[in-house]
Amino acid sequence: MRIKFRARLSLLLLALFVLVQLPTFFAFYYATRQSALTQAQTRLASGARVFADLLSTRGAQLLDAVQITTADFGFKQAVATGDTPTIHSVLYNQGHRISADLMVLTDLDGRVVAGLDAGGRSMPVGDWATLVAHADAPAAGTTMTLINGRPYQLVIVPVRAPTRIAWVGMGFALDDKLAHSLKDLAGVEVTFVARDAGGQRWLSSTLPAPGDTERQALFDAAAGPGRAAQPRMLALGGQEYFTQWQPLQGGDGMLGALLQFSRSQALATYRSLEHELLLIAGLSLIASLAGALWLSRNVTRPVSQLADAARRIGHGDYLGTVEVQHNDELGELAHAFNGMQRGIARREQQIAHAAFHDNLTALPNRASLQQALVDALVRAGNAGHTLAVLMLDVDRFKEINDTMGHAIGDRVLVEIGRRLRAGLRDEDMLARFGGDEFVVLMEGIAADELVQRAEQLLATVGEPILAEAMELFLDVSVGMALFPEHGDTAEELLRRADIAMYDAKESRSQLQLYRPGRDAEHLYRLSLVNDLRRAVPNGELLLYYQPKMQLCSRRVVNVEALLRWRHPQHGIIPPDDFIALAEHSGIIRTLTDWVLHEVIRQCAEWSAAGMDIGIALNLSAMDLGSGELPDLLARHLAHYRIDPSQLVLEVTETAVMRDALYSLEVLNRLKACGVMLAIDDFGTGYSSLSHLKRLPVDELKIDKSFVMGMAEDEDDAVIVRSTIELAHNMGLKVVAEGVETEAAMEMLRSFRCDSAQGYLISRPMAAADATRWLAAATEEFASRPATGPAECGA
Ligand SMILES: Nc1nc2c(ncn2[C@@H]2O[C@@H]3COP(=O)(O)O[C@H]4[C@@H](O)[C@H](n5cnc6c(=O)[nH]c(N)nc65)O[C@@H]4COP(=O)(O)O[C@H]3[C@H]2O)c(=O)[nH]1
Repeated sequence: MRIKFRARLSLLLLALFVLVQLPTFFAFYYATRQSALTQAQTRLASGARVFADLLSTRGAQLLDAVQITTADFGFKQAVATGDTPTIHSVLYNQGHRISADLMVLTDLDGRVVAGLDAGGRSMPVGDWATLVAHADAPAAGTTMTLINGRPYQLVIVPVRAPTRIAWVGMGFALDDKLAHSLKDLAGVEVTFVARDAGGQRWLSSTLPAPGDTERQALFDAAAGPGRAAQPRMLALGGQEYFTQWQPLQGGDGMLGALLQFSRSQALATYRSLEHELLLIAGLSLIASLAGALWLSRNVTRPVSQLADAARRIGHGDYLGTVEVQHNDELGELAHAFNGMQRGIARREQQIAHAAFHDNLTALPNRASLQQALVDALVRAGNAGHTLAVLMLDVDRFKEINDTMGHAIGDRVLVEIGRRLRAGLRDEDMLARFGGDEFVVLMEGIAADELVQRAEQLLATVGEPILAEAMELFLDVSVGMALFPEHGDTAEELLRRADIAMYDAKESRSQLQLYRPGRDAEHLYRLSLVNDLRRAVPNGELLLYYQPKMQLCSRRVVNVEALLRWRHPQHGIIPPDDFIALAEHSGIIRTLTDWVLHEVIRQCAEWSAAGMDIGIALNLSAMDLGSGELPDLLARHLAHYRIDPSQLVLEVTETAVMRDALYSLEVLNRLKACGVMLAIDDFGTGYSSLSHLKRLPVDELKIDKSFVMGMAEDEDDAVIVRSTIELAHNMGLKVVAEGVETEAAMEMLRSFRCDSAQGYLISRPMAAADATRWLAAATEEFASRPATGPAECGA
């Protein structure tokens, strides 16, 4: 491809050069040729003039000689007396003086008396009557005529004594000799051509011995059409001649001269010029070819270098540089190319680093770890040593993020990463797997040493972390899987370490080695998510109701609605097993809509049955992130026409804190519908009572973890008591959940808690059971001696 481009460029340059040079060359060539030919024609024309002058001179010579002869007294007497020897002598002497070829004496009627040739010998000259008659004409002078079929230039003058007694004529033959002398003077070929009245032809020429073909061509040229016109080209014996016809006589016969100038002779002077021109053109062509090659090489070499460099960069080699010594655009391009190469190398390094490292902690990331695990498995397989994968997840990290903000969350993650790294051996690998998950790879470690090291890591991370002047105590759950016992692929080991980590969280053991057979449980959870999507349309959800007792009056005027899922295969599933899944998969909004509608419908049903029962329902953090909930609530309330204050919406403090501002806005809009708001699971999150001051809540539910242990644990009792007091001070009602014993109930009463909820009063019941239970409880309450409003109001 590269060669092709260079060849194309060379050819193009060459073609351009030839295109420019060729017309110049041809114009010059044509002009010189034309000039040569014009010169040839000029020569021909001047030759014709010289030819005419020469004939005229010779005519004058003849006239002079004839006049001398006719004036000679002796001659006249000899003519008058018929003295033939004297006549012959005088004619010969005068003719010989001017080298005449013919001397003739005739009587007055043109009968020949004496006819001599150049040697003075008598010769037959035919009948001169016509010639003499013409000579008698007033303008008579030189005449051209054929005598015995041969052309002559003649002068005929009368002999007077004193009257005419005879005619004397002298002539020059138009022969080879004359032709050659004319050629010498005029510089053109001369051919005399003649044909008498009888059709006999004669030809005399300076051309080198013309053959029959050439002779015929010459006769044709003399006799052919347009012979008197401009010179024309005649091919003779492989040569070309400019040919011009010069007529010498009109009349019946034909006599004239063909004047010719050889074309090759005309061009001969230019031949060397032509050769020089061709030489120059040839040299220019070679020079331009060399120039084109040099130029195209000069242009394509840097381009080729750049193409090579591009290929090299394409293969990931960024080491070389493009060396183009040009101070022009190509040099600039090479410079830019080198810059681009450095930029690509730098960015590739950054991308490679970013692709395999976590931005926040700068630890290797998931991709990096997976690759390292694959490599480590090969090493472990070959060396026959063990390999441990530890999956670490920070417990309730989401709450830190939600309540304290992402900046603090990030700092906590960085600190955890730093501590973990510090607690590991150099050869161990630590990666951030995503979110609050970290993974550790340990090669060649025994199971007991592994546990010991994992516990050390837990202890390191468990040290308090200072954030915003608060000490955060973090727990980490660790799941561990070993090669080869728990798997021999990276994917399997990671999945099993993850399963173990979930088990650790659930069992709150913090540390858990993978237990064979746990995969099924994991898969079960995943399949639940799929099934959950169909739970609402399939009518698989139902609500259980758990009574809340007003402690002062011992009456049950409220229940809490608790969701249950009747799974077609697995039976009743408690909310703890699917609410988190619903939240993670985004199905929770559908569930909440269903619960809200069902609770309001149930409330309206009880109300219609004369049972004035308030119902509490649970909202998730994600519900507070939706601005549609207040509108939905308002629509249902309007539709079922229940008293909004009969409805209590329970939200956890963690849910409120996730996006405090937006949650507050949604809570205010919910509150504006007239419903009651309660904070659920109070005491388990990071917020404090002071945070609650800003919320439009009416009630606070103390988490059952404090209430259940209250009778035995002094600390829990203190927490419950102080929470109740502080909540009352803030004008909030307090509900304690998880009341399982009379002792607890008594304590709560003594703490002046407002309401209690727990198994002691009743377990959550299906709607029908709850209706019956509530009816019975109302009856029982009616039969008891009334407790005064003062007791409840105090
Ligand atoms: N050990 C013990 N437990 C008691 C006692 N009294 C009540 N409980 C249990 O404590 C939970 C109280 O509900 P929660 O704190 O709102 O905690 C609820 C609530 O956070 C969530 N949940 C239940 N229904 C819904 C719902 O419709 N929507 C949402 N978002 N969450 C729900 O599921 C959690 C668990 O609900 P449940 O399994 O029904 O468990 C209920 C109830 O059965 C007792 O004396 N001892």
